[in-house]
Amino acid sequence: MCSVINRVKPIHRVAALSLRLKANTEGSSSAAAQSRRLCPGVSSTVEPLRPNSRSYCSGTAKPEGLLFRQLFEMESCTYTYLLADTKTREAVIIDPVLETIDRDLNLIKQLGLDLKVAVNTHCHADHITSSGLMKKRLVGLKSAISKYSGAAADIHLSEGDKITFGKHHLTVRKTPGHTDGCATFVLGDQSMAFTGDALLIRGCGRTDFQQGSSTKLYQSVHEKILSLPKECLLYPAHDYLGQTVSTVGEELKFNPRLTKSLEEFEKIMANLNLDRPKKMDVAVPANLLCGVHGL
Ligand SMILES: N[C@@H](CCC(=O)N[C@@H](CSS)C(=O)NCC(=O)O)C(=O)O
Ligand SMILES: [Fe+2]
Repeated sequence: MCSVINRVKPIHRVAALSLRLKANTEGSSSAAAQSRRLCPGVSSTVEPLRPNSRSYCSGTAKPEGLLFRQLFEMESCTYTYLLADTKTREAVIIDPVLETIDRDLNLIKQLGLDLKVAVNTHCHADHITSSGLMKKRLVGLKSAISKYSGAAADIHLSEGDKITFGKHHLTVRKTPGHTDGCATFVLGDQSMAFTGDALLIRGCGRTDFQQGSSTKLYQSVHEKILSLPKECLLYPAHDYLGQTVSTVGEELKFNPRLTKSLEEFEKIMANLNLDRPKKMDVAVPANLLCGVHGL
């Protein structure tokens, strides 16, 4: 978990990451196992990966007056993010998961936060959002999702919309490609971005269902995410290897998919051969209804 450092300039965590990758390969006997772990971006035939370690982001800075928590749901390897204004206590939650609703609501209560918006980066295929149920349990809470997602919510977001909490805000950037309704949320000072499944650490979201398009994804990621300042911290919706945060600079150098040409990227994406998410048939219809029948 990130410690409180009231500085705006983020510190790169390349050194910590390379140490973690080294540690991950130790004790792994086969070359295949090593390459699986070192090259998540091009993994395709891999068994579901469970993190056997977590990287640690205590060196990451954040704007003054911002409370930030990165929370993890182990079954779907989903990150939920809680952001709040330390003074007004107004808060936003990004991609909350049904299974961890009690943990999240308990934390919100313990921290004395006033949760205003539960926002999803897209209509998830692998887990059910808790945003609909959260609304039933927190009076006044609003749900939000991109207007291109086709999903029900109180607020349908468009390019450039701002989600405000106290003195902070997140700006909405459309990043279609994994799904048509994918959005990335960029903190006002561009020091952090929440990329959903558009950009994963050293990878990206798959493009083989839910209106997926590798051509669109390549364009979205380059134009809307990798064009942010190099030190901008990137927080994805999932990680299957225990990685917690990246930066634009790191992904521009090391992303094994998105550093390629568009043609090569399209080929990689067409050949991932990933299994369908196990919960997809339940999760998509539920998420189209904000996770519950009726808001
Ligand atoms: N095994 C998991 C699903 C894993 C998966 O498909 N992840 C998605 C993001 S959730 S829609 C993805 O885009 N992965 C890209 C990749 O390269 O892994 C399950 O059964 O739920
Ligand atoms: Fe997804």
